[in-house]
Amino acid sequence: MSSTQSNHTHTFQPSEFSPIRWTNHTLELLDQRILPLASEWLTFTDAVSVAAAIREMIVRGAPAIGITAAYGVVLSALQHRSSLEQGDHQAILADIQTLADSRPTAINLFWALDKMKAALAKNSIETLAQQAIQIHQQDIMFCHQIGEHGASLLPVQSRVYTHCNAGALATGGHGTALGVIRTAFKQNKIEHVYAGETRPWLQGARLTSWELTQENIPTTLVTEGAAGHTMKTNEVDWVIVGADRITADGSAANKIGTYNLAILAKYHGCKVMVAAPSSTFDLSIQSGADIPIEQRPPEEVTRYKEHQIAPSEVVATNPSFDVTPAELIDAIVTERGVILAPNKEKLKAHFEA
Ligand SMILES: CSC[C@@H](O)[C@@H](O)C(=O)COP(=O)(O)O
Repeated sequence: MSSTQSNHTHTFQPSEFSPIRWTNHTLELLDQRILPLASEWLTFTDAVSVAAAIREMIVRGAPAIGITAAYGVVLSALQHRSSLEQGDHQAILADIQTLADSRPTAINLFWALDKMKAALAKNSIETLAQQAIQIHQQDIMFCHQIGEHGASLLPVQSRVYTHCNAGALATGGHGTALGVIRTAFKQNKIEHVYAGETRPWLQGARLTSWELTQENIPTTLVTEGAAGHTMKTNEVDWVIVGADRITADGSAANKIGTYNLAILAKYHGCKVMVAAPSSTFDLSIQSGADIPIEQRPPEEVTRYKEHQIAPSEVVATNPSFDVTPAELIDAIVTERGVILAPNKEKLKAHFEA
């Protein structure tokens, strides 16, 4: 594991790139709305602003949202220190609710908040900060393990297609799907990466292609509609994506468009890998149909930033995620290892082992 921790809980700066920094009891987030054209760190000192940052996509990606919310709880505790020390959690619990209401689909958010709620019992800022740092640090370590397990499935000269951004920017660092690609690239197994642009936020165009080109990984940016053509003409071996929530039956919610890719992959004989840490699994939900799908504002579709691009009177829908059923997934990769041809029994066994 490659992250380091200072000997107190005021500051945690991982030794590798992370979009999240905890500095002198202050949260810093790299503003992902303006990357790659500008690189600006924003500072947060209260939980309500952190919830707004999650909602407004300053930080995004399932594990990164969870880590950020955990630090948000520490900020709340710092703001309500005297109540905390007297065992009064009311104000902090209200902030936890505000953080939980920021986005509905990524289970990592609720997983992290549950951990922070449990840590509240000690009535100590240091315990809460320690817990948030541990969530951050563990995510980086898990991404590296996912990278190793996922890379073991790839043949040499792999041509892979990825969607949205499941990179360092979406996690504590290193990434899940991009963690697999990064690790496989170091092992000389990656010939080429196709990055889908990912409407409407363009995480693929703005973030994934930025991460990959920075490391000189051969990358081609692909429009959403060119995915089938790309698979047909470029011999894509694997579609590799992250996830926001995986249910007990192996269904995976991920960025809208992932389901389309999985169907295209089946037709074209490409394999599909979903890479995610255990914090992305919601084994309390039996079927993908029960995953809450975030509906984002229609203006994100009818406009591009401040520019109107569709008639203002047109009705637009903006589901942010879709669900890929297990039968379209060849492998789910976690920090624990690989689940080939996932189903309910295999998932159960994977987590009970
Ligand atoms: C490792 S991140 C996996 C997913 O969170 C990612 O693919 C994704 O769908 C992110 O969606 P976003 O809306 O940008 O938060």
